[in-house]
Amino acid sequence: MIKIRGLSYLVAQVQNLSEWQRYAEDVLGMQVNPAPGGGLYVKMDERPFRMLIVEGADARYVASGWEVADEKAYAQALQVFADKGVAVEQGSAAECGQRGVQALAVVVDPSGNRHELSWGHRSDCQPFVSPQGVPRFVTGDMGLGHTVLPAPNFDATSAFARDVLGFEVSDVFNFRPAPDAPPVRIHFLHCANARHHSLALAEYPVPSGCVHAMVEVDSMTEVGRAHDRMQAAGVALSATLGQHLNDRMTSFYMKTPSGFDLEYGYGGLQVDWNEHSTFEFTRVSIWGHDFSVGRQQ
Ligand SMILES: Cc1ccc(O)c(O)c1CC[C@@H]1C(=O)CC[C@]2(C)C(=O)CC[C@@H]12
Ligand SMILES: [Fe+2]
Repeated sequence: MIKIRGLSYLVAQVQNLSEWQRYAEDVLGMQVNPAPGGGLYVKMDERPFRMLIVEGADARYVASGWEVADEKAYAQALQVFADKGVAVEQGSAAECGQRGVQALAVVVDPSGNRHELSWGHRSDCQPFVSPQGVPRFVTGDMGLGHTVLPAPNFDATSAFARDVLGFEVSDVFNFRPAPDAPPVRIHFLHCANARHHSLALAEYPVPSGCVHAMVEVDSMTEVGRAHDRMQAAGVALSATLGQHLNDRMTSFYMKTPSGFDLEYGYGGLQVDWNEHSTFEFTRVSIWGHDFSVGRQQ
């Protein structure tokens, strides 16, 4: 069984890197440095980067980077891929260097999402110093946050996430886009950490390759300050402030330069999985989170 420790990094693409530089520094309050081999490192904790932004022909999400504990866990993961007949592409030396990992295995799920499994992240443990005075993002053992990926081929993709990658279901939501429309499934999945979900799968296609990624700060004040910076920078709001029912996160959603959304939140549940029972929840949020503001644009 593969035991993923957390969402280590994400890779996104944009036509013009300066857009992401401005967005990361001015809106997210993160640090930006040149990445080895090209692109930008977006830094939000003591690691050199948690988002790798590369230049390319179109704006889109490229990959989710998952980490396992060590070389042994990595070898076990390769064995699982081999046993299950999953095609694996080994990351090149250049790719490993750019991501700062010892080894990289790339697999593609049945909905076409690219997952990069690695061990041994490289770090000089330079402290995070936010250009906007954000004291801290909640990362560490819980990874950078969560990512929600399109899964139009839902059953096969969910099976891949659980039976190959080793995720477990936290809870499930049957979303009704309209009162009389058929529900689409959104399943929330956790790995070997306390974050309520590191991955969610949504049963519909998304052109940018990602529904949203989420980062978490450690105070409500910082969510409000980020909301102010979003407005000042003219970044589009995708959903108003609200609090989710399942993980209790208070957050808002906005566009990124790569075409997917970013959820900026505070106060997500940390779960003891020995005490948890999977459930179906029936409302997106306890309060707020008007997603119609995003669809109007
Ligand atoms: C329902 C929910 C619980 C916890 C989360 O962290 C979270 O992001 C969500 C929302 C999931 C979902 C989305 O991201 C795309 C737009 C969706 C489909 C909606 O319009 C409502 C639910 C939203
Ligand atoms: Fe989310």
